[in-house]
Amino acid sequence: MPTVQEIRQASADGEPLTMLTAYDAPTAGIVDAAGIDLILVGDSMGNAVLGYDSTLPVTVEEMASHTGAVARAAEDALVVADMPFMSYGTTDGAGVENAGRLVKDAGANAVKLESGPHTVALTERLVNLGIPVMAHLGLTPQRLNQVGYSRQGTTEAAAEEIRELAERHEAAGAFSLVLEHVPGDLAAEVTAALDIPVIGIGAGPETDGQVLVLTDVIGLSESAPPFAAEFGDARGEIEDAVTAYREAVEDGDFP
Ligand SMILES: Nc1nc(=O)c2c([nH]1)NC[C@@H]1CN(c3ccc(C(=O)N[C@@H](CCC(=O)O)C(=O)O)cc3)CN21
Ligand SMILES: CC(C)C(=O)C(=O)O
Ligand SMILES: [Mg+2]
Repeated sequence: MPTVQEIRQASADGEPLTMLTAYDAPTAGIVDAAGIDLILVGDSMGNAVLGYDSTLPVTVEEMASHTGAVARAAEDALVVADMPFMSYGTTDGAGVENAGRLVKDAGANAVKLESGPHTVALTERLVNLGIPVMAHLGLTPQRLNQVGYSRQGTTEAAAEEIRELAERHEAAGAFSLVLEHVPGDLAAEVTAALDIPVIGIGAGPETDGQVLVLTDVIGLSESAPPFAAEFGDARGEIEDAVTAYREAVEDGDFP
């Protein structure tokens, strides 16, 4: 398992960082063995595998359960767990306690918070306690009811707010920053301005790394964002296997 310092060093050496989500042991094992640098137990689990409409209903208990499965399967990748909606930012005590559950009980190596002015102090507090923090700016899907899933940072004022919050979270000790669904030129500017690695999703090619949701990448998601890409057809593979099984049983060919 690399430390966050080793992740920072790999990025400083010019290696593009790769991050994918995983939510269970078998897929985490595949992602880990394939050489992905960081595994994110994303709260996208809510819509990607738990059948919710959004990430908002996901609980700390659900995150801890699935983070445990991923952490038990990952040997080489750094495991980052998303803090779910309303598990931080309410009071610093709640944020610290819930981050502690994901690291101490579930085995995550780091946590990710959807960042804002309210997470600067919490980021510093967690880092001081020994919990590495990944910041997340641009589209922050836990603010669905305020901004939908639209591209962020498209006005100069909004871009400036993202630049400033990125700097403040780096200063607070975040080891990395996810920048989601923002214009590529803004992502390039933020990447150039920060020392910590910036990992983009729907943020163009000029960040230090890329992240996507696993079910989007393998072709299993029922719907995916416009910036996602399919590198396989898992849905088709599963349909073929399940249909072949059903036919084999019905036809008397299996067992
Ligand atoms: N499977 C999956 N992949 C993801 O990348 C992902 C999740 N789930 N769940 C959490 C968030 C939600 N994400 C999304 C979801 C939809 C759009 C999207 O369709 N955007 C359109 C419409 C914007 C609007 O609602 O106005 C766009 O054109 O930007 C973007 C990001 C990214 N994250
Ligand atoms: C899309 C990534 C960055 C995320 O936060 C998630 O999967 O929950
Ligand atoms: Mg998330």
